[in-house]
Amino acid sequence: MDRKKDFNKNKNQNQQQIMQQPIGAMNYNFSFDKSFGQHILKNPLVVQQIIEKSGIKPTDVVLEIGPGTGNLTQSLLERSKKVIAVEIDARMIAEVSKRVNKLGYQHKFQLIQGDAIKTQLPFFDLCVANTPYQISSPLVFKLLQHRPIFRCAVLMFQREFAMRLVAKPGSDMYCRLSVNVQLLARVDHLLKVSKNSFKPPPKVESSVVRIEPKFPPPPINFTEWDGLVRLCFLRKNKTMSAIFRLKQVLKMLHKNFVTFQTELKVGGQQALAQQDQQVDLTAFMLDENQLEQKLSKKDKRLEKIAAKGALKEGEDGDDDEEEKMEDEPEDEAENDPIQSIKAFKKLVVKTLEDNQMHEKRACKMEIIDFLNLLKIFNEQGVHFK
Ligand SMILES: C[S@@+](CC[C@H](N)C(=O)[O-])C[C@H]1O[C@@H](n2cnc3c(N)ncnc32)[C@H](O)[C@@H]1O
Repeated sequence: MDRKKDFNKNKNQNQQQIMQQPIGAMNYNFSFDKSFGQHILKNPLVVQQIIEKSGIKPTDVVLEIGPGTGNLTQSLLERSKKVIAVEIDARMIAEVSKRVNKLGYQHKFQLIQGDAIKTQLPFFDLCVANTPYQISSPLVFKLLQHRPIFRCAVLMFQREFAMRLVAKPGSDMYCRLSVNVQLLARVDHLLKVSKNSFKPPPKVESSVVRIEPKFPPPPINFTEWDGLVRLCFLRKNKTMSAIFRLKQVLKMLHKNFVTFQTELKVGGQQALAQQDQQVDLTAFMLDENQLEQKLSKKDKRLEKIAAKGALKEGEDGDDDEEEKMEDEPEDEAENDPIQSIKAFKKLVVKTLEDNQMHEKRACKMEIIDFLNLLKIFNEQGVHFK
């Protein structure tokens, strides 16, 4: 009994000592590695605010990505049932383990050494982290892909990334990332954090956001969704009419259309229905560099169309040049969108016009507009992957 009392007394003293220490004053006999985004949170007020905004319950299992030296970990351990932390750097692993042991919290702390993106994540209720910024995008989609769905994530990101996450239609920051994340989650900006709250200070400002996954997740085929959204954002200020009249776009969609019709004929409907059930956000997870490496030739052609300014700013895209198709159809195929790309173009344009989507622009489209666009095209057999 006395031993237990002594243990608790020591534990409380240790906790108080660590709490009273200004975080930035702690000295470590190693230098922080910028390639791992090691900017530790030295401002205890920011730690406190993150904890408050996280709404941690004593029954919660909390996932922390990149505990570093444990500044956030300590507060997470004080309020939750368990903390599972994923850390890539062995030096940080040693540091945070030492700290947790000193505090006497080792019984509710699990440390996974490795790259959070490559690690299979266990069950968690909440994810709270001052994230390494170089993995922001893949991390968000990895979390959103995780099953069972977690309650909420409170994460620190580079300010610009955070603003893109929460951007609404009409804002300059509204982009493919905003649409893909907001399809799957409610995202709110919580807190601006200055560079000086970190050691060493990063070059950019930071923000904390809350991500609450939608439950149940929308029942759509994410590969199809991603294909459509990529096209719409080739030039986000252009009309759908302009984008879907592009020769290269039409050629690609026509090829998909023909493949789809063939698959239907050979009983592929079942396979396509099954595909709809899958949750595969791999394409969303790629950041811009990885994307460049993974883009198929076809995708690269699309990127080139955008880069070359096939749709230059100010152009409405109804220009005859773009509408002209190289392959003039045979007479008998004129009305058959399988045989004739010209007939296929008519189908695409009619689908847009009949549903009043032709004048919409990605920069101002709500999630519901993208969902509607996908639905009306899919109903006509027009597919994006
Ligand atoms: C911004 S620091 C945050 C440290 C600590 N949480 C804090 O707030 O003081 C990011 C941490 O993530 C770790 N890290 C970087 N890349 C990682 C990855 N791919 N997987 C897991 N941890 C990573 C770094 O080593 C570092 O400890």
